[in-house]
Amino acid sequence: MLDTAFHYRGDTLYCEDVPLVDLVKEYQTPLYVYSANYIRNAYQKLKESFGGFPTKICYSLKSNPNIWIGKLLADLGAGADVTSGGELFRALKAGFNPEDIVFAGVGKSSREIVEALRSGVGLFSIESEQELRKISELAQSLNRVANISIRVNPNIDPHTHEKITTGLRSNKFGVPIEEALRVYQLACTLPAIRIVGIGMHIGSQLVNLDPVIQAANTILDMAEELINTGIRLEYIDIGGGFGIKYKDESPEDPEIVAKALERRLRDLKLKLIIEPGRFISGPSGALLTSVLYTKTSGGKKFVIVDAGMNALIRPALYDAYHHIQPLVRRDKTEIVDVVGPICESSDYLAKDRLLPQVFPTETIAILQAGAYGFAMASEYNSHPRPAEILVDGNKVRLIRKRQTYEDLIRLELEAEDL
Ligand SMILES: Cc1ncc(COP(=O)(O)O)c(C=O)c1O
Ligand SMILES: N[C@@H](CCCC[NH3+])C(=O)O
Repeated sequence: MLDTAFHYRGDTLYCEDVPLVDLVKEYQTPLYVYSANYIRNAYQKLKESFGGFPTKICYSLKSNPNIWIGKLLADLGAGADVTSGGELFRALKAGFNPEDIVFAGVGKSSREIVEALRSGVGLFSIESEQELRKISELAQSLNRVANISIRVNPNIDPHTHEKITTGLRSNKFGVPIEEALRVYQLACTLPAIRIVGIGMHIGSQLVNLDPVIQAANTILDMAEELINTGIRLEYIDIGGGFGIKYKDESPEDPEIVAKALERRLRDLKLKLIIEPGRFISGPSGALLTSVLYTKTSGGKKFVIVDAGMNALIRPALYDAYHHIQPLVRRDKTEIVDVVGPICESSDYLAKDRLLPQVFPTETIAILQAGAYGFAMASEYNSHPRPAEILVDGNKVRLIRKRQTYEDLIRLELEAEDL
């Protein structure tokens, strides 16, 4: 069974206490729907799992950057992991404490670095020597001090999809482990830089957490070496990556990471930072999309719906599986491809899938779509982006309006006015 915020009551699919058919009547489709209580519970679960020693949970905004989801987590005391000036802007609007914001990312621009310094972010996660030098220069010119940790690339295979693996030497991320000591020594000599930690993030959707534990231990070895050379460290940031169940995976419980690292963290007097995204937001959300037409071709049956790779790109990009359920349960099934309206053959949501039979005007829910769903949506083929709804018990809140055609061309018209 999927761990999801969406369940049938009788024959009707609900999010918490709200029947999804009611939301479709009021807000139309395509529509993203999220459960506030799923998000709260997932956050609390991590808090309990990592409760044995000081841990900052920095929610990874890239998985779902809606400011109201951010606010929900900021109100619970979470920090944030951001990867751009835009995400930093969102995190501050959502109410995250700047000191609890980690600014990560392999390509921070000077403008973004200045914005982060001015807003007082707690930690810059450094990914290259040149970036370190740039941050030092900019911090000095602003008369600020940048707290930094170096993201070390441990060259450990996290055994996930190759497109979301980040901890191998061949990936663009982090400073290679062989060079990390030298870059730390350099950091000690640079003005306006305060070393406070060491970090890693080896990949996303990790269902087996052994590689995380192995990589964290490698980074802890390095931390020990740094401490022995007189460099003071406060934090180890092990990144995000905790996997969720989409189909038939059995993701390991993040608690095993906490248990595995507890003793060494205590011995080294280090605080932990984790940056979970998908684990918190993924199962909280579904994409609701309505059937426009059905047709057969080449022996296949196609169900054509009003959302495609523009609204949810994961199947097109990673061949990702998302479970699909109709809003009203039906017994009769058939094998179909669920495809969107976009002019690309890779525009699909499910392929050769045994699904309950559906007909035009009926709506289906694409589950586990709360992470990297809306976040990666586009206006391709000039389809306005979907609206977003947050359900909390029986309360419903529109947290992002549906884009309009006017929204699609607004910046083009304004450009002409200049
Ligand atoms: C540096 C960093 N931290 C955290 C995350 C969040 O990852 P996930 O959503 O898999 O927890 C990512 C994305 O993979 C990342 O690049
Ligand atoms: N966007 C990816 C994950 C990449 C995580 C960001 N580093 C996904 O949908 O699974």
